[in-house]
Amino acid sequence: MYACATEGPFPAQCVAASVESRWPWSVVLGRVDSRPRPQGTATEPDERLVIDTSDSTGESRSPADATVAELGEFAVIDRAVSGRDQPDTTLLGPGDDAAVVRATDGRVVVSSDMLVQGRHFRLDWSAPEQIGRKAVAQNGADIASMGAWPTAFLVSLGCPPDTPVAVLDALTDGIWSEAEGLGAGVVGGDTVQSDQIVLSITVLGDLRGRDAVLRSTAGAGDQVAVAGRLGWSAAGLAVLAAGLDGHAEVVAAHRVPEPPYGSGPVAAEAGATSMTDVSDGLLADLGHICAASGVRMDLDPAALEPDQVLRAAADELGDDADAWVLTGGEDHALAATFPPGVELPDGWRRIGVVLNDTDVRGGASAAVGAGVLVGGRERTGAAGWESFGRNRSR
Ligand SMILES: Nc1ncnc2c1ncn2[C@@H]1O[C@H](COP(=O)(O)OP(=O)(O)OP(=O)(O)O)[C@@H](O)[C@H]1O
Ligand SMILES: Cc1ncc(C[n+]2csc(CCOP(=O)(O)O)c2C)c(N)n1
Ligand SMILES: [Mg+2]
Repeated sequence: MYACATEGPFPAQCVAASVESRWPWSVVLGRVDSRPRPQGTATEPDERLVIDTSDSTGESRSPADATVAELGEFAVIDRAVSGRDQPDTTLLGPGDDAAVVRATDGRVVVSSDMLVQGRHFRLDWSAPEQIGRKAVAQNGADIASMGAWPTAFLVSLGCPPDTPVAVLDALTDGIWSEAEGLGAGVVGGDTVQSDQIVLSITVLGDLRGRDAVLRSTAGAGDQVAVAGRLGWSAAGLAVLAAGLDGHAEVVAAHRVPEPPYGSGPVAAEAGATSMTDVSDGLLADLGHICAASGVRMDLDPAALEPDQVLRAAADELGDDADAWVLTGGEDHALAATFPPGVELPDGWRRIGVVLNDTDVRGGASAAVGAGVLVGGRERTGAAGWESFGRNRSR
């Protein structure tokens, strides 16, 4: 299905063979009618969309072989939303000016995160389907880290006009399949032209009657624990950046993180006192908890030993597996604090303790990662990823 072009904006595995060449044929949009359907649940692909994709020889081509500009905004949107299932919480899905989503407990958890081509993904490193999954996963992890379940996603997409429709189809498939795996709907979004692919996702979540678990409520003496993988995404990124073959597990982890979504609500139920997801790096993200809660933590190096998979990649690259565990972002593991003496729920492992300090200076002005000690010591160097480069580790 995918051809390996080496140049142009859609290289390698991302370009459908049929869109590799220029267009010898014309795509003529006949009648495009994307009126909203009375709906909320499944819709069928729009049969009213008539596309004449025959070339001069009369040979017929699929719309998937066109570019976004050739198909047009509304046909592109129609391809992204038609024929998809919605969960019961979606009362009105895509098609109107806004969606309507059921919020049973009277509150909605809401968050958003974006992926920018070149900055967060490369089309020669990840297939569009993987990028779609990753965008949904990182948003779903933010909801899990509040102790909630994702219910609905809104997908705002910017892309260049020459983006192959096949790329958007695959991106859409990734988005919908990750959302579906969470029992959540894709209920709307926006599609605009931009110089590169930008994917901004907003997620809604349901606390199911529980209080949200905040960053600001860790207490002295609490246990520090994590659920999920640490350092795998950073290792995968390093493997891709070095152009190394092999190490498929970490490369896969970089392309599509697997946040332990269910561990968020489970932690909330077990009485977690604070929680966050690890997007920028363990030290950086625990540092946000320290700053918000006005506490310091001490992590146990023995509990943060890189596993064999990381060691193998680090050995071959001459890289630092400890740094991947401590400062590597994008695994979207969950990190939380639990009261002393509470038995950690399944999936959680203890990695340290909140110190019994008093008078700890926190707040937004604290340096990233400040307050997080490893083996009793402040670690030097970057604590994780920062969007505008300060303290950036890679
Ligand atoms: N431009 C903005 N306007 C309003 N609030 C913002 C803006 N950017 C970020 N925030 C808010 O600031 C807080 C921290 O944002 P940040 O993006 O660091 O967290 P995150 O999404 O959990 O991490 P990451 O983006 O690394 O996954 C969040 O509450 C977020 O909603
Ligand atoms: C091509 C490419 N280069 C570098 C990275 C690494 N990276 C980008 S953003 C981020 C953390 C979260 O950032 P944000 O706060 O912007 O969400 C990390 C670790 C990548 N994924 N792809
Ligand atoms: Mg964010």
